Amino acid sequence: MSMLVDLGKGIVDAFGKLGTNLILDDKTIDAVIRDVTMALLKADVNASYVQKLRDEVKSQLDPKKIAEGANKRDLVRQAIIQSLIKLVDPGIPPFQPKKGKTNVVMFVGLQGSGKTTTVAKYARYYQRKGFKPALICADTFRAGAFEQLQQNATKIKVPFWGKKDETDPLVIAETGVNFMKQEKFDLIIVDTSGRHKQSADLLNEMEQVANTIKPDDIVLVMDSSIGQSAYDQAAAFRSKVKIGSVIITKLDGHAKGGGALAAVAATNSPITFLGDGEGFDALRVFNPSSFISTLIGAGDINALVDKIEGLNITKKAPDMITNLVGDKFCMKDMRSMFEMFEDIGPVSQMMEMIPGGMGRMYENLRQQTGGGSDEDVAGRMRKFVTILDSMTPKELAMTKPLPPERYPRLARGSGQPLGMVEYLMQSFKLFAKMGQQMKQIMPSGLSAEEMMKYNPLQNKNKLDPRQQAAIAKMMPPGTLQQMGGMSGFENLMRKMADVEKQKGKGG
Ligand SMILES: Nc1nc2c(ncn2[C@@H]2O[C@H](COP(=O)(O)OP(=O)(O)OP(=O)(O)O)[C@@H](O)[C@H]2O)c(=O)[nH]1
Repeated sequence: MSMLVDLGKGIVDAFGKLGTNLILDDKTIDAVIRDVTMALLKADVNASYVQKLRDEVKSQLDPKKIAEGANKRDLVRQAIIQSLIKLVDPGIPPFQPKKGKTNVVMFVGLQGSGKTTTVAKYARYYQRKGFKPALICADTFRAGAFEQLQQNATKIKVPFWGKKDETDPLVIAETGVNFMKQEKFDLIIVDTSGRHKQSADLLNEMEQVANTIKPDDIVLVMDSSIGQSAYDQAAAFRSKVKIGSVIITKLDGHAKGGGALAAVAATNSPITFLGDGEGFDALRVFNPSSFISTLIGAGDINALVDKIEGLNITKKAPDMITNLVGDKFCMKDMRSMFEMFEDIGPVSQMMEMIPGGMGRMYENLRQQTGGGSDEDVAGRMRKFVTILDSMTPKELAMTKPLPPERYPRLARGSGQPLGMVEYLMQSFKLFAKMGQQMKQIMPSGLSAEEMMKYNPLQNKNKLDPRQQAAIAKMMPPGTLQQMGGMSGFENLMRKMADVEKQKGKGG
């Protein structure tokens, strides 16, 4: 879903504006809604639709409706996410072919939308589910359409009907459907002509075919790259026949894609599948809420990768990472680490960027180092830095916690309670331990720069057992389980690797 990454990122950036202040004022909320709106418009989502979304979010955030003490920040996020889901979900259950019954499904769409390819994908999908599909080529307009469908049908081993010399699509559709019914095929799929533009001819022909074969479902196939005009095109099809489902194709391309999503609004029919490749298996079941969460998740990962790159850690603290992994982590490195945390920004914002279980891992880490609100965590880090600043150069170079007899002096020198000094030493041990586990995950001999960029799943698909063991040790108890086990963790790493690869390509 490469093309929608920008949209996801735009939304995540907008969420970032929600900030962490205790008070969330209307001006901030307006700015966030405006940014989400801009991101949608940039992705070619129809303007009237964006306006609707905006009104809806605002009405959900009506102060009269908000319970006292509710977390407004969460409410804003939730309201926006719910409205995005609504954008792609008309709330109508899609047609599902039923086994043991004859199901006739007619495919319509513009020429080049990917209709013929999608017909084959669809047949294969249901063939795998135990249906007996058959294909009918009622496209009498495009030269070569017959051969193309025939080739596809042969490849996926699905019976095929068509007549090369017959010019009347009504005749083909009718005889074809009747023949396949007699032969007891339970999923009869009819491919109809696509035309260059929305022509009255095409639409009339389509209407006649539909009236003749009376399909159980009419599927509109739309190319994701058609942008703003998607809405009008879908509406034109809808004005002639009852579109029951929409399939959006070529989501693997570089188009903005948001326009095609608005087809839902124009036809008031659910999107059932997404096509994301030329192969016959490149068809994915569409689910509105998981689509939106993936969209935002992809944006999150992108933002996270950006953020880490922007930190410039290897320039600011060239030895910190190499020392951490190389048994040489010292007090001074710990100070650099706190500075890095400060650059990263509030803990909760960082957590929101890390999808799913990874956010929980960060939360656990926060609990381990004392927990509390963003302000608590930031305040504690500032105190740690004050203590570190009262150390002598010799102490700063130490790679072990300082001996307890020095604690009172550090407490006095920094104006912090003794407990805080003890706490700092505990945290130091935790960091040093983490470094040892990181060492198990990475190959040896990497430069700091390479370590920062290192993703164990950049060039392979699975972690090796040693890496798995190290990650299991590094995670607080229970966390890995929450992330969906090792495979959940691998999944996240793979997504990050994808984002990095794409960035490498410059797009
Ligand atoms: N990358 C990518 N290409 C696709 C996808 N779906 C279809 N295509 C390609 O798009 C091109 C056009 O697809 P067709 O299936 O021939 O288009 P059509 O809409 O049936 O065209 P007509 O029969 O003229 O109406 C072909 O090269 C397909 O391989 C997809 O999801 N991703």
